[in-house]
Amino acid sequence: MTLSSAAETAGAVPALETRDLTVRFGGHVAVNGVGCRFTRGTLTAIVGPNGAGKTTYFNLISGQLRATAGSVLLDGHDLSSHGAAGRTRRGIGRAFQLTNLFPNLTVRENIRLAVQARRGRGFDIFSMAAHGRHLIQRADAILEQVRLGVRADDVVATLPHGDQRKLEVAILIALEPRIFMFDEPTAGMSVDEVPVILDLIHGIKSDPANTVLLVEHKMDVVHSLADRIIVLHNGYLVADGDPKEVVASPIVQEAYLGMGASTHV
Ligand SMILES: Nc1ncnc2c1ncn2[C@@H]1O[C@H](COP(=O)(O)OP(=O)(O)OP(=O)(O)O)[C@@H](O)[C@H]1O
Repeated sequence: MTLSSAAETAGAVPALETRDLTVRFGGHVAVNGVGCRFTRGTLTAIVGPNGAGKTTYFNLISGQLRATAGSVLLDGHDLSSHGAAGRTRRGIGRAFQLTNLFPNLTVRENIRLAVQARRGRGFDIFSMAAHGRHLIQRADAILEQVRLGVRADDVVATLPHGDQRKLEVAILIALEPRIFMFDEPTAGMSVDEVPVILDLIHGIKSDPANTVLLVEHKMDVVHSLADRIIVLHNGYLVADGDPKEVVASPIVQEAYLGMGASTHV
């Protein structure tokens, strides 16, 4: 039994669900009727050959793209009427590849802004000083968590690529989402930087309140983190279940081998 079907059997409302999710670009259906339930406390890896629809599926969930048909539900609530900003406020957090960083500010300033964006609303003038201290402490704790303390005062534009990727994770943590979405989080990182990111994602998924979705080509990364794999191919969800079983399944071998990408598996 897959993790998702176990949750269904128990009748639990999944943290996140897509129902018949579909998007067309002209005559091309990039994501085609994808139904999937994501359970709290689990990490699901989304894999598939190039052009399978993985990033498009992410864009539909996070609201960067509007679906042609189908829906996305967060804790059972339909998000169709909410765009990307509204979904972020409701707890869908996505690590963007360098696009949500302020390059001319320091690492610490970037994290403080994210903490402020999440926690800074609604405080009154009398509690401002204490609240401000609290925000700074929270930002400093995240700095240490992502091991960027030594870079705190560096301007983001001057950071090596790997540290910028860590900062993206820091900003995601600061936004305190319930759904964490990572799209190839170790892309472009050197071999010695990868374990830090994997540790961070592992820490995030260890919190039973969190639900993690990971798009990843590197199967060693997938195997080290995933509780479950779903496979997209030509926009369809073609396999779903335990990582070892899914990778060994004929349909997955065919999907990859058919695209000449056997080395991924
Ligand atoms: N905005 C768009 N307009 C037209 N076609 C698009 C658009 N976005 C994606 N596509 C097409 O949809 C299909 C799925 O693309 P997508 O980027 O989601 O694949 P992917 O699985 O993430 O691939 P990769 O692993 O290479 O990143 C591709 O054929 C792509 O060309």
